[in-house]
Amino acid sequence: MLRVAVPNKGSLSEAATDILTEAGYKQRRSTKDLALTDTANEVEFYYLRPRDIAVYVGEGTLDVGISGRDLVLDSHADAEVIVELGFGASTFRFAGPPGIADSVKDLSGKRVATSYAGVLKDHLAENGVEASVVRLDGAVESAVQLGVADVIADVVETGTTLRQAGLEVFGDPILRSEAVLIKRQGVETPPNGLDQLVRRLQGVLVARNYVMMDYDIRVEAVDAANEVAPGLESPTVSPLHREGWVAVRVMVPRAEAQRIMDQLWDIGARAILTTDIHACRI
Ligand SMILES: Nc1ncnc2c1ncn2[C@@H]1O[C@H](COP(=O)(O)OP(=O)(O)OP(=O)(O)O)[C@@H](O)[C@H]1O
Ligand SMILES: O=P(O)(O)OC[C@H]1O[C@H](OP(=O)(O)OP(=O)(O)O)[C@H](O)[C@@H]1O
Ligand SMILES: [Mg+2]
Repeated sequence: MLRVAVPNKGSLSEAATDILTEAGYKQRRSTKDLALTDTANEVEFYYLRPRDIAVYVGEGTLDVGISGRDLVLDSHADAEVIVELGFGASTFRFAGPPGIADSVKDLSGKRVATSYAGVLKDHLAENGVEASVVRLDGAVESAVQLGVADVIADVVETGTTLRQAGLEVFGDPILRSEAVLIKRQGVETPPNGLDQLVRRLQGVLVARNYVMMDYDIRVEAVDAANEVAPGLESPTVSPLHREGWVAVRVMVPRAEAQRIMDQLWDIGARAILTTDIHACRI
């Protein structure tokens, strides 16, 4: 059976369970459940802290897992990304009292508090900066006010927590993160069921990110329309009863659907419809 690690708590937990449910896998009923076997799909799910998931997968105890790119890098685990899952996006940034620093280069000799000591130490080393790293479990924003650090390096999503602590970001983002499916580095033969899991997750991502667009257009305008909406591979063009007209069916990115409908209209397309995709295999 394929053994899959899923975040049990925190920012990634609900969205990870949602994407697996959408992909047709059984998920736990209670947040207290530690494991669940989906016998129909021959998958065992283990609910673990996402920071630990990188370690379990890196050591080969579990086949694959969902974690954050930042947590995987922080753990220095032997794990590699197979699928970017498009949720749990965040940036990892420096912040401090206004004016304290403009970039990482200004941090020599300073104390930097973080929950991501691995990522921070790597970044300081890459920039040749010697600073002391204060490792905290959470509520890192309070470290400056409470006097244990001069600046912090932490996950920023909306920036609300930083503002409340009177801190401002400075320097370039250290890292951009999102939820990822990981496997152990260098495993040649994929475990049974992994191909299916990956295809299903990719199917959910396409269904989330694309819509199906149908429209009618005069034959001579099809090439121009295909430039506007080329689809993933090639649009389907079917004859219409009305002489000189065809029906076109094509997938377009959900975020661009309205702009594409306007452009298709301008080149003569009519009866333009978009519909959601529920599931797919590309
Ligand atoms: N607002 C956010 N706060 C924290 N982590 C976030 C946020 N948005 C996305 N993430 C991502 O979620 C992962 C951290 O999840 P994790 O469960 O370890 O911490 P958490 O959500 O802060 O939960 P807790 O504080 O209860 O431990 C990282 O990959 C991080 O980039
Ligand atoms: O930019 P924002 O939208 O404010 O989100 C970022 C904050 O959220 C997380 O904290 P969390 O609530 O997980 O508490 P913690 O610091 O104890 O982990 C993270 O560590 C930041 O502090
Ligand atoms: Mg947290």
